[in-house]
Amino acid sequence: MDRATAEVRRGGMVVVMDGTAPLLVMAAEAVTPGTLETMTGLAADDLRLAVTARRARLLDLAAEETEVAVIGADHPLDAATLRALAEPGETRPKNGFSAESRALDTPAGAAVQLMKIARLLPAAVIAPLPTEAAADPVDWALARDIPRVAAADVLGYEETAARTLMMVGEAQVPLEGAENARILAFRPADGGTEHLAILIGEPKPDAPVLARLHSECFTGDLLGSLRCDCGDQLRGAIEAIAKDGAGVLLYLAQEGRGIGLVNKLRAYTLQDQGYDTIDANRQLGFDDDERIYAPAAEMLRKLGFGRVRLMTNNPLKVEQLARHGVEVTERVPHVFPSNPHNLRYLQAKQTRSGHLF
Ligand SMILES: Nc1nc2c(ncn2[C@@H]2O[C@H](COP(=O)(O)OP(=O)(O)OP(=O)(O)O)[C@@H](O)[C@H]2O)c(=O)[nH]1
Ligand SMILES: [Zn+2]
Repeated sequence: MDRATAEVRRGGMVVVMDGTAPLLVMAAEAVTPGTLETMTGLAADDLRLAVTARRARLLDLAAEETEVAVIGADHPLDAATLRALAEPGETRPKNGFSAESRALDTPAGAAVQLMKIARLLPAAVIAPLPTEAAADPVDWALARDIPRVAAADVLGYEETAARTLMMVGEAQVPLEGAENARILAFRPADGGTEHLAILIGEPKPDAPVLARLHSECFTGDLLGSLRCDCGDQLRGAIEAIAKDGAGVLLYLAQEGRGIGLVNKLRAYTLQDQGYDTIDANRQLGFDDDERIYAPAAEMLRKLGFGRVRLMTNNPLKVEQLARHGVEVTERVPHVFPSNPHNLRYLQAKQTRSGHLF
């Protein structure tokens, strides 16, 4: 998985296997005329573009019940066209395009999911392997130094990474407002992205623990961006936990509600054009919220905290923690004053995502 995500991020090809119809896959946002030519030379058929149902609907190319749409054209798809289909802007292509539906658990579905895991736009250029590769696709790909990945491994990646989280390092780090603090780092077995737990005081596992799940926000947490409320929520949570005596803050590597920093910047540009935070995600082809809470639940379990008093305004966090086996005995509101730059964002959270303010 690690090699496959690195390869698509740098514009290279990978083979997504599923035992029947393996696919050659490239990231739509990284294609160049040169890489398209290479892929066309290898592929058994025309190149097509796999996108999420959300993106396909904006392009007027989604059938009912689509999970993943595979877009083809009656002319070769060049780099500029592929990028235009993947990126917001010029929606609704002219004539000559059509789409077929695929289920999520197909190589095309896995190709789109691979892009999300690589924190790229969720659009993948795909093509069938040549007939000569059918007998032994692994050997064929090996001979060309193309990384291979199983569709099932891509689709199960996030859950697997969460299940295999291990504490790999820890240290005492006195924080402003919470001098008795320890940072514990958790790493998945495949060496992927690490999440952190910040233990404040000495929380007792036998009583419900005051807990905050904080999704990483480079702009808000580090730069003090006024577009969101993350900086206030982060520092506010540390102070509130210290004041209460003890608790835990999980700092989760889920920047931009799981779409990554680069896609969040793209979403901000769309918001400057008038979309709200939810519609901006959808324009990019993402769901409203791409986070999963399996890593958070696993970390809490490993720390021995089966019951929490959760500091959040987001009912989804409460529901998802419970679904992953952590009992939320109480929701503790975590609201901070708005400013002129984040007012619309906070209103959208309330009216569209059901945040409780
Ligand atoms: N995609 C996207 N992400 C954003 C935007 N603004 C902030 N974020 C991200 O949203 C996340 C906010 O996370 P949290 O504060 O943990 O969660 P929440 O859903 O707001 O719920 P609370 O627990 O009530 O704060 C961070 O990862 C931010 O980077 C935006 O406009 N678009
Ligand atoms: Zn933020």
